[in-house]
Amino acid sequence: MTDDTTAAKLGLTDAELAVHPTVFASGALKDRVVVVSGGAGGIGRAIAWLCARLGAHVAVVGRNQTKLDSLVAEMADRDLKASAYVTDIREPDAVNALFDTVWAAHGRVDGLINSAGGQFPQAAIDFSVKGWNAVINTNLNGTWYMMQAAAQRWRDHKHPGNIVNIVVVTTHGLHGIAHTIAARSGVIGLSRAVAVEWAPLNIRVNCVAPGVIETEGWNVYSPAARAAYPRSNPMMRNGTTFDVAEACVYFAAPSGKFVTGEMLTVDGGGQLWGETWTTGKPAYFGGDDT
Ligand SMILES: CCC/C=C/C(=O)SCCNC(=O)CCNC(=O)[C@H](O)C(C)(C)COP(=O)([O-])OP(=O)([O-])OC[C@H]1O[C@@H](n2cnc3c(N)ncnc32)[C@H](O)[C@@H]1OP(=O)([O-])[O-]
Ligand SMILES: NC(=O)C1=CN([C@@H]2O[C@H](COP(=O)(O)OP(=O)(O)OC[C@H]3O[C@@H](n4cnc5c(N)ncnc54)[C@H](OP(=O)(O)O)[C@@H]3O)[C@@H](O)[C@H]2O)C=CC1
Repeated sequence: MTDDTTAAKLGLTDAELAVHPTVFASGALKDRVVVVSGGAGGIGRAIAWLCARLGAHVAVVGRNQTKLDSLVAEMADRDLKASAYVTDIREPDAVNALFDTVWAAHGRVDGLINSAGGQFPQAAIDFSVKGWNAVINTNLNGTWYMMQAAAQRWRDHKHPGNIVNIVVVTTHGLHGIAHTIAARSGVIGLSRAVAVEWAPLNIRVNCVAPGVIETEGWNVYSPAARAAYPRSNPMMRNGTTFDVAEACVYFAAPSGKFVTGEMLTVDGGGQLWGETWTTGKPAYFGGDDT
């Protein structure tokens, strides 16, 4: 649990995201409309910047109007196209209204990148029912409502589409957030299942699993836990939000046109070596619980 309530400034800034070098050609997403949930957060913000820089109109989604508006204004200052939509992804009616509104505004939606999500660190044995439900509702149910609402409109409009779900690494070395491992395992299974069911609709569905990526979302973790995160992978460092954004765009752009039901792990090799203890490493495993 966080032992310091002072929020640290973490991750790349808008000024950095606006000019960060990219391997993608400008125009790679020209005239596409991409919905990015959690678009004013750390990873979602990098995704939004990159998609807009590549020519897309980005519909950024979150619960905080001020945060969304400020991002859209930053992008407009650089002649990039974005609009803000306040929606709680846990509310299916609101999610359906969101997609109707974006379709009405633009006449199309081409991609959905689900970056809204999160959890809090706690020993699983102590989870409350409310805490468990908050994490499952956000990360599994909310992601599903977004996926289904997007897909139903692609089916009805006979329009191709693609979905990228940001998950977490569920296979190795991520401790203290078992509720999210459960929720994201659900998203991964769901994505593989509908990748097949929705192939006849020309809809692709893929996942990106980031490792340790410095963002303000990390403020739920203690400074001591965060300080140890570079030991989660053999590169011995944290990744950046741009690393994740480029992985998402690989799937969302024509580069991913023959890829569906896949998972791209962006963790510096953390599945092979390293461990992340969000609640401190227990003495049992050679740590000091910090
Ligand atoms: C590097 C590591 C890998 C991954 C990194 C990332 O993903 S980082 C980036 C990702 N970003 C983030 O992770 C962003 C930060 N995370 C969040 O905003 C939330 O964890 C959320 C995603 C569940 C939001 O759900 P929400 O809007 O519903 O939030 P709410 O605040 O209203 O809480 C609901 C209930 O949950 C319970 N509960 C909550 N906190 C704690 C706790 N510390 N202790 C114990 N329990 C806790 C509690 O029961 C609470 O109800 P109560 O008892 O207060 O009435
Ligand atoms: N950073 C990391 O190291 C890693 C992150 N991830 C995952 O990547 C995703 C993005 O993480 P990151 O950018 O770091 O986290 P942030 O907390 O910075 O961003 C998450 C965003 O999701 C939005 N959000 C949360 N709940 C809802 C909701 N119910 N409805 C709509 N929007 C919501 C938040 O906006 P608002 O509160 O304004 O609604 C916030 O902007 C998350 O799923 C995270 O768990 C996975 C592995 C590692």
